[in-house]
Amino acid sequence: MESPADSAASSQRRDTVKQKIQIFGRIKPSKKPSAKPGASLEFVVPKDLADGFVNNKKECYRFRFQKVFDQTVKQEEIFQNIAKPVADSVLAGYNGTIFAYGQTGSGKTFTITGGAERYSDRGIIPRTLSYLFDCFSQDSSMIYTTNISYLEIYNELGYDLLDSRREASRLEDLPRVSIMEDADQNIHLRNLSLQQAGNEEEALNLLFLGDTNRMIAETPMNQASTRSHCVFTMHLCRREPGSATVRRSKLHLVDLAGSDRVSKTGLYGQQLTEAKYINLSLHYLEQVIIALSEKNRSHIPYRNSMLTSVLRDSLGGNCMTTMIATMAIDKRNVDVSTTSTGTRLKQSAAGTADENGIQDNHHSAEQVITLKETLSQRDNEISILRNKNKQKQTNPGPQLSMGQQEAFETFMKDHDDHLTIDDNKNLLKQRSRQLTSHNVSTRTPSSEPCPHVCSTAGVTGSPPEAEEGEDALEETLCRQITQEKQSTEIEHLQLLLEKTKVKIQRDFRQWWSHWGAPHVEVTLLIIHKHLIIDHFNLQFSSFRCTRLTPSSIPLTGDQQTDADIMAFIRARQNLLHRTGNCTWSNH
Ligand SMILES: Nc1ncnc2c1ncn2[C@@H]1O[C@H](COP(=O)(O)OP(=O)(O)OP(=O)(O)O)[C@@H](O)[C@H]1O
Repeated sequence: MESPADSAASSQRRDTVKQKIQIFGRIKPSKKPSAKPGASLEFVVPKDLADGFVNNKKECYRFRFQKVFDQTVKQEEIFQNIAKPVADSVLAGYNGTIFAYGQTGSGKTFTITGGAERYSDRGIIPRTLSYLFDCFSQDSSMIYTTNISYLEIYNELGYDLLDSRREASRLEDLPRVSIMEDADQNIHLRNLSLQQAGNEEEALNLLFLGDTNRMIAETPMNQASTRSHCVFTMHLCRREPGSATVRRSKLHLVDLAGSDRVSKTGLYGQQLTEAKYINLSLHYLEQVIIALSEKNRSHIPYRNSMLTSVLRDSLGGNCMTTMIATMAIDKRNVDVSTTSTGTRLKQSAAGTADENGIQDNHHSAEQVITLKETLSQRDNEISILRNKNKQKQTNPGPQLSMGQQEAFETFMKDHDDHLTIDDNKNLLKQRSRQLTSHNVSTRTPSSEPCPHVCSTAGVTGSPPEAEEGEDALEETLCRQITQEKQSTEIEHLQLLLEKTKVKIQRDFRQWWSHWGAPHVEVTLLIIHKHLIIDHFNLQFSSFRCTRLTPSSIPLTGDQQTDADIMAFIRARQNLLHRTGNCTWSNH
């Protein structure tokens, strides 16, 4: 007999299978007046005189979308309209994919991951995680397990962004992911780690770990890692208590590389190679979606690119596939190709599909897996991990020369007081306390601040006396929540500093080869999102770094205003940290 959960799932399933590919447009805010929201978008691209006297270029382009979100749209609205329906279908047991497609700088990362300035700028990934974990906690009839993987594809090579066992300072340091196909044509991604997330916080930590790796392991030519596709995947398993049957579904959230046209960008060398790989893989993605929409099409060209191979079981068919075409509308940036790709996909999905949506790709339906199969999969995973370990032992990673290693170790040892993680942790704890008191005291309704809240030791202070009543209890709860959030922040910062250390090592080596000379005084700034988070004056009197002049560290100094510090913490709370940069400079 069908349980209520199953009947809800199957009714959702009936709705889901009728789904066609959804194509939405999103316009990035600009100084120009906002376009009106609707289902179509019209571009007028004036003929450029520089193109010559005879110019037959089209001037007016009109494109149709499911819906176009104008410049004023909020992230929450994007989540509700675009991501929530896909998340619901994943809960019902279907695979789903959301990808952001658009020119460099048009807002793909902002849409998928979010912006770093405000908490409300959280993008689709953090909001979807929050929504799904809420749903799990409300459904006591099922046991849910969530695993997360985060893959970066650069020039057709895959890299695992969630490997925390080694410190990556270059893309090549990350484990290389390769595709394997079994006899049943199922795709397996070798070396891509699946990390279990027991709750929203753990899942966000994984997102943060991946984003940090993404930023630190820069692509050879780019600072901002914008030239690769990033696929964040949630693998859901659900099972009734006591049952051996596990139901699996996946949600891919994909931040595609910028769709800039090679001819327009005037690139050469490595950048040209990157651009060609990007354009080719986007072209293959489009081809797969169009092929899926054609009735009686026997061959779908998944194998042409790594991206389509990875998304193979989550595109079209019973899967819910949604594309967001992001657009920056100013003359310089008008990207007719983004909109025309969107329209082409929409037409092919809508025009030729039958009422069941585009052709079933035979991988999309809910997968039911027995415990036995799960165990054999685990065996495979274990043997892959064993191989990985073996490889790791035989490949200890890049080495410093003996002199450089010695200099670096002395430097780290001498300055441990300032550079150790624990120290920074204490530093941050101290700041957190101050901030907590600042935060909570500014929102205390009564003019008399609560002694527990405003005390600098308040974060870990004792509970309020009974007579302080409900207000005090509420304040204590607020404080506890803030404290929990801040401990997460501290862990994030620890991770960031760990990564930064590796970067320091690399930069130190480079710097030393250029500037290493007797009696040099240098300043080391550790900069994170344009904020100086650490700051040292170092003096070298020989090859070794023999003297350190500790300087004021802005976070503990009183030069910074509360607003600065708040901005600093808020930037972290967003969980979208970009890498810490180290700057070495001569005095
Ligand atoms: N809707 C928006 N509202 C506010 N700021 C935005 C919006 N979209 C993008 N931005 C800002 O524009 C800048 C570029 O956006 P983003 O990095 O998301 O572009 P992108 O398309 O991912 O670029 P790339 O291809 O280089 O990765 C960022 O500073 C981002 O915060």
